[in-house]
Amino acid sequence: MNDSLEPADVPAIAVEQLTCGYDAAVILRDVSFTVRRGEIFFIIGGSGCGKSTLLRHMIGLDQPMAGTVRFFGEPLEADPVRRRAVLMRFGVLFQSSALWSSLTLRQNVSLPLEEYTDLSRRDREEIATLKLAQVGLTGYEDYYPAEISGGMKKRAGLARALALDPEIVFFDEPSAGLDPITSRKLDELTRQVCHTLGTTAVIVSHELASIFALADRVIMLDREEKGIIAEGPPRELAAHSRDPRVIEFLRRDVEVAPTSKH
Ligand SMILES: Nc1ncnc2c1ncn2[C@@H]1O[C@H](COP(=O)(O)OP(=O)(O)OP(=O)(O)O)[C@@H](O)[C@H]1O
Repeated sequence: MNDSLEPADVPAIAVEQLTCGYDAAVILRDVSFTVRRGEIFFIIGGSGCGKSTLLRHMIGLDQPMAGTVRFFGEPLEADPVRRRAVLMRFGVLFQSSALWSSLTLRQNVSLPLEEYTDLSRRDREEIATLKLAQVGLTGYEDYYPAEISGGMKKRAGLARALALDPEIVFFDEPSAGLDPITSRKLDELTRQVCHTLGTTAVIVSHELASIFALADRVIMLDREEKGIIAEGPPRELAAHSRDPRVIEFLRRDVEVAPTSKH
């Protein structure tokens, strides 16, 4: 209802002085950053630095110890009706794809439509079929997750994340468990879908190939620092950062050519 009133420069996501963790253990302290509309934004960093923790707090699965997460200017912890309206604007793809094994792909993709819309069953199934086509799974609508490959499961998970035409999609380690070729295909599909639909994407990953292929900008987290140690386009960081932790991470096993070399 308010969509048309949102100024274009309100970021898709604003994380403001977020402190989060588990019980008394602080994992991230006083973290702030914004994600612009339409960008592909990566949260990167070594194992255990808090990438998944940050993602879980961003999507409201866990409550922060302090700070606020805003979507299009609207804080997530608003009243239930407003919260639902905000949640409808994003889709999530978890590491495991989280498909229901007892449901066909079409039924899996229909689920968010059943939960969040009043569409008839026929319309839901039609949309699900379209979403599956968008990720190259035409012909597999009536298959069960156990009958398809890991890469296809990820694509089905992507179709489900896109079911409600979300403005933001969140991915937690999308290429986990995939071979490099399948992983590259998933990257290409993600980029194509996000750019075509103008979707903002927030992706947790430590896969260098995906980071360099997809990310407009990244934030890099550090376990000891309990926060962000670098922010920017990954090639720029790889080429110009003076922080040994950033250099070590981003130049791990690839030679990164600077984007502009004279
Ligand atoms: N549910 C939990 N309860 C307590 N501690 C947790 C929980 N989940 C994660 N942690 C701790 O929080 C820290 C950050 O974990 P997190 O999974 O967010 O890191 P990550 O950067 O996503 O790591 P990885 O790349 O290995 O998946 C770790 O020390 C982890 O042990």
